[in-house]
Amino acid sequence: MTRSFEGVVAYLSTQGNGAVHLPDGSTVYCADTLPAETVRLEEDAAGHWQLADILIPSPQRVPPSCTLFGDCGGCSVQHMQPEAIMAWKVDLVRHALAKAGFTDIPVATTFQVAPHTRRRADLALRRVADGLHLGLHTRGSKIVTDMAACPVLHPDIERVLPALRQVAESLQALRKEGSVIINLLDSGPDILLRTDAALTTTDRQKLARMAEQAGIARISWQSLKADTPTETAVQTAPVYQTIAGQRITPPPGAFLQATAESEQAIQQAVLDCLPGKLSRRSILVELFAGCGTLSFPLAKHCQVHTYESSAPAYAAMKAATNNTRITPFCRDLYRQPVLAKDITKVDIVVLDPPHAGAREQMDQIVRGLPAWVIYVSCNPASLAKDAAALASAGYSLDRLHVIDQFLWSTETETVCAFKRESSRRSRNGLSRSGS
Ligand SMILES: C[S@@+](CC[C@H](N)C(=O)[O-])C[C@H]1O[C@@H](n2cnc3c(N)ncnc32)[C@H](O)[C@@H]1O
Repeated sequence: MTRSFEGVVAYLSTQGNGAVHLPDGSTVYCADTLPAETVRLEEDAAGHWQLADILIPSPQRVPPSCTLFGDCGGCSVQHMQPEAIMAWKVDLVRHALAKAGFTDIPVATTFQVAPHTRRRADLALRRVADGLHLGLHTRGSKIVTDMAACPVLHPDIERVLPALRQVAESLQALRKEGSVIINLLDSGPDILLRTDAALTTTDRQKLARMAEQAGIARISWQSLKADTPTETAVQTAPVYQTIAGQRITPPPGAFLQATAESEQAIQQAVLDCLPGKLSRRSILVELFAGCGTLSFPLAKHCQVHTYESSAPAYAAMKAATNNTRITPFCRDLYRQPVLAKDITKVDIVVLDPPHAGAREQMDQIVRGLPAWVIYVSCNPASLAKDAAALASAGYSLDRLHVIDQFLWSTETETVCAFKRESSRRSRNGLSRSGS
């Protein structure tokens, strides 16, 4: 006979799954449930407990906006009210910071993006028996969930999908699989196509026709094999993006913050974290700078020395730094972190590392002891580790902003200002005005 168990969801895990404690002390994590819901679990033939029914739903439960919710791996919490999602993400950040040793921190601001605003889509392409699948991977699987529409994506990206699907299906370069990044820039959608075989002349002609008809300024191509250069397959018009008044040409597939609105919220949060009394000659070191999303706004307040490992991103920023106070460097900070002896010379370090965090660089930061460390994080788990190093070095947490820029996902963006008052005095005596 099948065993069943009725219980209450205790909390939502970092992966967005509801935790149900069993009488034997073990915990079952159930997707698509919410805290405080009463659920019924059943044990399957393999002895695994599965969600069978939601007996008492949470008042925070809402109907998902997308028919693919549950299959598509892009969204985890579309069944939860947006306000509740924001509160959950703030809790995840607080929990991560508490693990690092920082407690009772008020949140200065929160920001949550709206549906239909995502301006960067990274989609998989897979040939299947009856055609082509274009979309995100199915939850917990390598299968691609085919999608024609997505309530997360900006309509200008959605509009490109039918033409993209049609042309991708006909490409000889797409034998079995590929991927496509669509970046919505000020100049319109910018496409980077990756395939498992090289483009033929006919493929290039088809892409050129599509670019012309769909009003796409540039389509670039790259082999799916790791570390191969990108090539321009077709360019019909200039490609550009404006950051704090500077026009840059991002490289194909460039990193972009998820939406224009969240980019602005992150920029504002970083500026809010700056101490007062900055002079235009003050030097700030910015690590993991990308194409300059933070560098150009920061350079309105002080001199900025930027470090970034991607040569194309570095080149895109460098080409736009005339008449700014930015000095860019191209450097792999995991292999060659900026050393403590150089960090000692500046008062402020801003860093925005990838998902894995910045362990090698943190070792140097906590030896260089700048007065301020402004940390932009997309992953509370790596933030917890890097912030623990700052706590051990005597930093306090001065400011915290939480940004939910990946709607309905488990991702959370955080901007934190850490400050250290003792041992090394700030040469400029920098403090936040009023603090
Ligand atoms: C989260 S993005 C932030 C970019 C930029 N701050 C922005 O807002 O657009 C992280 C950046 O770190 C860069 N990066 C990744 N690994 C790196 C490394 N080992 N050394 C230096 N930069 C790296 C990536 O190329 C990317 O531009």
